[in-house]
Amino acid sequence: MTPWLAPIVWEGTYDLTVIDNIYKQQNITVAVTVFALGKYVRFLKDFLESAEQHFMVGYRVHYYLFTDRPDEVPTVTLGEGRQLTVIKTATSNRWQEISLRRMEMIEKLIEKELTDEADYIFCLDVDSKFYAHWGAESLGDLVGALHAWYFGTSREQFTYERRPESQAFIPLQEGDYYYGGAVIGGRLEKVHKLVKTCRMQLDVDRANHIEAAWQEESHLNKYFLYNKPSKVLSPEYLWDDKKGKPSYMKVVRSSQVLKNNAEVRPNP
Ligand SMILES: CC(=O)N[C@H]1[C@@H](OP(=O)(O)OP(=O)(O)OC[C@H]2O[C@@H](n3ccc(=O)[nH]c3=O)[C@H](O)[C@@H]2O)O[C@H](CO)[C@H](O)[C@@H]1O
Ligand SMILES: [Mn+2]
Repeated sequence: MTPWLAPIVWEGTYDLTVIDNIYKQQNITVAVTVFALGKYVRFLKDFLESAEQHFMVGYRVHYYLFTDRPDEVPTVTLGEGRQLTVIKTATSNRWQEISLRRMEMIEKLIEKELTDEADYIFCLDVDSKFYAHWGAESLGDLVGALHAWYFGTSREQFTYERRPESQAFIPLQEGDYYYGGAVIGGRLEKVHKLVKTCRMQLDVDRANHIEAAWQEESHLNKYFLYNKPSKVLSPEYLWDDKKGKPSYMKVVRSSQVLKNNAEVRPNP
């Protein structure tokens, strides 16, 4: 549990049969946003194939894939009740810009297309792969995931934005956890409020010619400080293979794939 009594989801802390009984009755649809701009299209095949094996299996899932290279989207056979919509999107010559622009794109997608289409949404990084069950135990009103690298480190070490000039500023003595930007989830309206707020804060920073240390991830951490997630996913959901496998990790559900940043990103 967090100090505000939100569950932290680890293997062994939940009964999947009970949880599935709750959500199956509600006949829910889960939207997934994933961005593959420029060379990041190469991550799509593994992302989609592994998601089909492990992510929300047995539920209706609708992937919304933003890309500037629709011709390079691999054909992946989707399970029953699962579909994929490709949204052609302009790219940018800065990876930081690509990453942070996701907030406004998700904001617009929710407003324009999702209102009557989905109940829950997960916004995920494409350079990740699923290795084990990720199911309805991850659902909640507002869901964040603990970043593999900052799990268990002290708050002063968190890479929050530390300049007061930025809207993402968090002082040294504040902060609960360091959340990863690669996993944002929850009920549609809660995530809409999150992405809209972060987008507005990003706009203010832009007008002030300041970019937070970790772009939208910094703004996400600021948002979660004042709008606590109702459920927190353990690093099982946001692992990094570079970290090996410590004993507290009984299962790796999703992990960041190794990538050569210099080779895949449009800029250093
Ligand atoms: C594990 C984790 O929490 N990762 C976060 C971290 O670095 P990462 O190193 O994970 O960032 P990244 O390079 O994966 O970029 C984030 C995402 O933007 C998309 N993309 C990026 C570049 C590009 O050329 N094409 C493209 O499609 C793609 O969906 C990618 O997954 O910090 C970023 C912001 O600085 C984001 O918050 C990431 O979610
Ligand atoms: Mn990533």
